[in-house]
Amino acid sequence: MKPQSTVFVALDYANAEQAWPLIDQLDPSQCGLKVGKELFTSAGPEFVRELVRRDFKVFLDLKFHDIPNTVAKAVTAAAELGVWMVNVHASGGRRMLEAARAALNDYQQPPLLIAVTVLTSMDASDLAEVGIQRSLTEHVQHLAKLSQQAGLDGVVCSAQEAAMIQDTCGKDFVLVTPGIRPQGAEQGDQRRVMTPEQAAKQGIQVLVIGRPITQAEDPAAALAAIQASLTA
Ligand SMILES: O=c1ccn([C@@H]2O[C@H](COP(=O)(O)O)[C@@H](O)[C@H]2O)c(=O)[nH]1
Repeated sequence: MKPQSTVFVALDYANAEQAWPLIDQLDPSQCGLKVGKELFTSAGPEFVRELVRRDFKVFLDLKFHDIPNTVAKAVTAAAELGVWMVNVHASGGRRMLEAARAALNDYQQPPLLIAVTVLTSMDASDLAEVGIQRSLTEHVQHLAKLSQQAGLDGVVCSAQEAAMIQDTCGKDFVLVTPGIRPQGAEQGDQRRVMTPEQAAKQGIQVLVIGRPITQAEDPAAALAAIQASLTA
């Protein structure tokens, strides 16, 4: 049985040469690929185009956060690359979110437009330190609602907040959850984590998993084991 959740492998490698050996072992019908700031800065748009040419669903995780005009132009550039999903920071505000949405209006098949709520590396004390007074859960909920009102397709959040956002925004609102850690895996800098099995049971559409796969001795086998655990 194919799980409802799709695993996106976070290709957090220093350069394309380091990323290809894993990519060459992956089947685009079984997983997506996430290209973030490190690899995009090093390998550039041509690397992303090549992944798209190879039929991978690509999540361009550049988390745009800037003035509305600049973000609108950046998501347009992402759409031109043919990526499946692109993201912005919800804390850029309503006008920025609406500008990003409007920029994709003319595309027949626009990428999914997703907003980051609160980074999964942050906990309540981190949020308080940057001056947010409400609780972390309330802040995630507030930013998810704002993103939905602005017409976005979904949000990045922790799997710990999935049920709350599904109640608030409905089950069609796409949830993208990093901070996924198989039982016993190192948490690293992540603070709000959940296992892949628990996350998949909640009907989360996209599970983003990086180091538990990319730093495994056999990354393709680590991915296969995670995939198998989702249908078990
Ligand atoms: O809130 C967020 C938003 C994005 N990320 C990204 O996801 C991966 C997670 O990698 P792991 O190695 O599995 O921790 C990484 O590329 C982050 O930039 C996130 O973790 N949290």
